[in-house]
Amino acid sequence: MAPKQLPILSDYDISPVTGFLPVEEPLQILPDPYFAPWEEVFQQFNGLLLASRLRQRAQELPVLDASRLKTKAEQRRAYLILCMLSHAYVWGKHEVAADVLPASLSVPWKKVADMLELQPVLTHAAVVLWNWRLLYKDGPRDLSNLNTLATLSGSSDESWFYLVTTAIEATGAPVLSKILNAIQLVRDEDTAGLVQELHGIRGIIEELVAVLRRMFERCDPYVFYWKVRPYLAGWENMAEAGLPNGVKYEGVDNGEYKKLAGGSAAQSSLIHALDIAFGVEHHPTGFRPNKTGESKAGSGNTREYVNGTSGYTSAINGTKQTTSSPPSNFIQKMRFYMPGPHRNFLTHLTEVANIRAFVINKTAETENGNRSEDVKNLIAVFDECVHQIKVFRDVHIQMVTLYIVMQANRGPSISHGGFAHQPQAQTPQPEANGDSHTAANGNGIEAPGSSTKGSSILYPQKVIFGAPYGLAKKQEKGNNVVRGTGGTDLIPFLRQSRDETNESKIVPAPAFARRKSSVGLN
Ligand code: HEM
Repeated sequence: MAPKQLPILSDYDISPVTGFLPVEEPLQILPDPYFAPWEEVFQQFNGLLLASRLRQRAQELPVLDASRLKTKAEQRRAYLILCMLSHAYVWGKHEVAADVLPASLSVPWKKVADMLELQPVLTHAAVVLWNWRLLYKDGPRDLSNLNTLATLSGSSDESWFYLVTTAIEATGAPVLSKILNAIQLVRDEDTAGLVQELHGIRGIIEELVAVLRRMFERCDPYVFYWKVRPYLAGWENMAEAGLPNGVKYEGVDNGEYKKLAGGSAAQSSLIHALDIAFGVEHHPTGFRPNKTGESKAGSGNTREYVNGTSGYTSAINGTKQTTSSPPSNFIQKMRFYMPGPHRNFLTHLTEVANIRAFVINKTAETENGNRSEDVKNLIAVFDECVHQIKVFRDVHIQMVTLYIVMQANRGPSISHGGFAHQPQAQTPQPEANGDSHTAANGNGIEAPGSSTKGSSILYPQKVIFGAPYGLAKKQEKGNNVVRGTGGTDLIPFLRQSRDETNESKIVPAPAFARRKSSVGLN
């Protein structure tokens, strides 16, 4: 049977030059005057939010018909506006979280999200892919020439946070064609050509790491944690922040409550594409393929667990559990929050990815000492590519430690941290959630203003919740659970993701890792 055709980037709304970013700059205003009411509120929504007047103003908006948005560019602009207005509406400024979104926001938001095959919640696509402009039209798409269209906090730190990520998308764009070339070279059995292509890919991933490190330059961790991140939150697992049922979208799906995760660069299709290309597999936190079920060299992407009925073990709450099938993983779940065409591209890429399997086969064939220089070079450069993805994740863990964990431990410099406490009557119980895991090192993260370990460190509004002015909600004694988005335990989740990357090397020798790694974590 002929192998499946390789994906054509343009079929999936992807450019060989700009990658997942649109080729044209995102619109700065909707051209149809019909949408002027949205643009007017959007123009001053930071001020309205600060004055606690955004909710009233949003309720007064007419319910506009999103089907009048003609082009993709218009739909993306509308989606950005509605994401920002809706998240500002729900989380408020020193206001109790609102669990009902008025029809003026919810109806068009759902409609435009459907048009883009996205969810009606703030996503990486909204704030990173479609939220930038060039300072000089003929200049590069890098940090010397980018600005944002909007921020939730009105701060330059938030702009920088988005722009570093936009610049990563731009820097990584050429890698997509190179991955497809590499897959074709495998099909052609052209080892020397593949080695060359992989060298190019390695160089691009190194550049991604360099851009990622620039986050520290102009995004202040305090501002990020206390002023920006709370607004990026969605309404899944948000009981402790006052949204036990999620958010009710008035006039949508019979007004049912929806629980949706918030924005995260874990929704970046670029990083998913790299994982797929190099056969990096992720498992739910605490779940690892067990020894007897070690991967077989199949496609290099779909590992089989030979011990089918007892293939996965986990250590949830310290108790070993065995399941027969891989439970869904947070990273995989994030595809639900990508634009449809990008998500479909990743599915297609998974079906054709063959690089890792090829390298594994070449390694096995030449195990008896007859390894050619080409094969030696192939193994080395493949592992260098994977190593750079691992270094990316090392730096990212460092970043999360500074921007989230350390800020949560220090607490806000004003006791309420910008959040109102929920009225006692609304006090919900933490959601029973099979996803929550015990912190691997046993260290619950100290909640700000509290002597009680265990509150969520991801979203300050959860930490502040339930007690007036800075006293964190008490948790059960001895409960060391630290939950993040999707119920995952933050640092163990990220470390596992990094370790799974390292394990995808053909020769995951620690000596190699130590020699190459430039960040000393763990
Ligand atoms: C201040 C900077 C950043 C912080 C505080 C941060 C925080 C986080 C957090 C808390 C998670 C866990 C999942 C979630 O709750 O969303 C996560 C996951 C992730 N983030 Fe970031 N992030 C930052 C910057 C970036 C950037 C610039 C990228 C580049 C694309 C990125 C890519 C990812 C990816 C791919 C994941 C999924 C986990 C993995 O693949 O290892 N992050 N990030």
